[in-house]
Amino acid sequence: MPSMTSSKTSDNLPAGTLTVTGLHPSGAGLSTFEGLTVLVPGAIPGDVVDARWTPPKPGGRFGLAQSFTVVSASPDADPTRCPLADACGGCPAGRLRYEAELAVKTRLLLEEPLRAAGFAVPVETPAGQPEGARTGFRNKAILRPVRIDGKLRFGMYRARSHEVVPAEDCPQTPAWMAEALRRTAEVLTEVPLYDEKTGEGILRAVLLRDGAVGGTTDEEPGKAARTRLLTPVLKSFDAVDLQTLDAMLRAALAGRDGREEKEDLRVTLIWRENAEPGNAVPGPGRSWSADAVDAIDARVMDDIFAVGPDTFLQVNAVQTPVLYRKAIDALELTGDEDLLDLYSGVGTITLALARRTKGRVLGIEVNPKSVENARRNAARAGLENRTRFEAGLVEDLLSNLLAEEASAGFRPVKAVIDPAFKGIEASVAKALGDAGLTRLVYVSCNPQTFVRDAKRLEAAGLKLIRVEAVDMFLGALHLEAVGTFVRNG
Ligand SMILES: C[S@@+](CC[C@H](N)C(=O)[O-])C[C@H]1O[C@@H](n2cnc3c(N)ncnc32)[C@H](O)[C@@H]1O
Repeated sequence: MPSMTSSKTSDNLPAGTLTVTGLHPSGAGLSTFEGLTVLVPGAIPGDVVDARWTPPKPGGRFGLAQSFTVVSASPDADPTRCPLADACGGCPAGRLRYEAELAVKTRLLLEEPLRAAGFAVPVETPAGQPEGARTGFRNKAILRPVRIDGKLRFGMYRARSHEVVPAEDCPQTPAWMAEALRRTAEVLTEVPLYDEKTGEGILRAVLLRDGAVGGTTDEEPGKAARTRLLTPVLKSFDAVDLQTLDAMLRAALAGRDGREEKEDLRVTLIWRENAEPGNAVPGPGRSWSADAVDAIDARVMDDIFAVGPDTFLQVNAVQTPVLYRKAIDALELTGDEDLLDLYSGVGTITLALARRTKGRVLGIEVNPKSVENARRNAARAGLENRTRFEAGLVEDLLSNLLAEEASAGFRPVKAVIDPAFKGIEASVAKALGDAGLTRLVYVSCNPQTFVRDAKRLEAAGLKLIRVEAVDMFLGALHLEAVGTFVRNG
């Protein structure tokens, strides 16, 4: 249904009734008004809204709704999904029924870009995260401080803004995180909040991790497993009495700070100093922990991984094994191949592969701390003799390492690659084509770079035969793709 009415508002902005028919990759609802595409952030397909919008900027294509009221809500809306959905910008698709969200994401993020690039591979709508496991599944949360009525709270950015809206009770994170944030707010209440614009202030963010979501970690005899991490990020350690704050926060997290009996949340505290501009969390800088720990334990499938505030780890603990199993199944292992795991992080996929082959697995990862942890993890799993982890850029190391390892009899025939958002360099696609692989599985978090890289891999002799999707980010316009490539001919 097209637009129905047209007028100008008192602020002279065009206004009218819009029917939202799709989603833009930014997460905004898409509608058309007299031939003009108008983005309506916060609206979902099927909504009919009264909106006022700013016209396209010179050279731009889209009008942008500045405000809207819902005339009739989408039949695909699920108002029960998240109590924070209207305010918090974390989940632009979080107002949709989950099944509708999956269908929209599959079409928008994978089917259409692949078809537009000339790939004829079918993409199935993923089964999605099982009902009953759609809350408390995220193992990581990053929240920013905000003062509301004089009280310190923690939250997320409102959609398309840097205004922080309280979100301690995000349904996607485990309940202890909300309680830990409340106790942290009480202890840090006097610490001045950092202002991104001026660079003034001290408290920048809090990062939380839970290595036990989706599984349990073994406890070493006589020593409780550390699975919960809280990292307050400060602009400067010297601007506060860090030892005193640390002692107070530990006591609060352990439930030992008042007359009232409280649960011991068993949280490991690692502080981070980050004086850089920008809003990266935890961002660069030194860490400090009173008992000199730098990581917690996280279980992923059969192994335990040391992860710190900076280490990459898939955040959806329920879907990560689903994703990894799809990638492993797509390799069609015979059980004795040498393998590559590129962009290997702390070695989660590497160790899963090493458990399924008698051959050796080579992992390459740029973050030296992750590589150090990967080696630690392999040793803990007894797999250090069949894995090798090298720190550096894949584009710098791959060809030389393959040549070096070939002289030691290492002949990888299959590879998993799981690059970051920016995908792989053209030189890596070429090197993979030249490496004599029979099969390559590309795990991608960014459909745009996946499509670009798929073309490069095809030019290098590896043909895309299948794309599967796994939903790792409920409510977000994001799908993880698992692409299988085989040697042409
Ligand atoms: C999406 S993560 C995947 C990590 C791991 N496979 C997992 O599932 O946890 C991508 C990883 O690639 C690393 N990385 C990014 N660019 C890289 C590059 N050019 N060379 C090597 N590693 C890189 C990042 O540090 C990150 O650990």
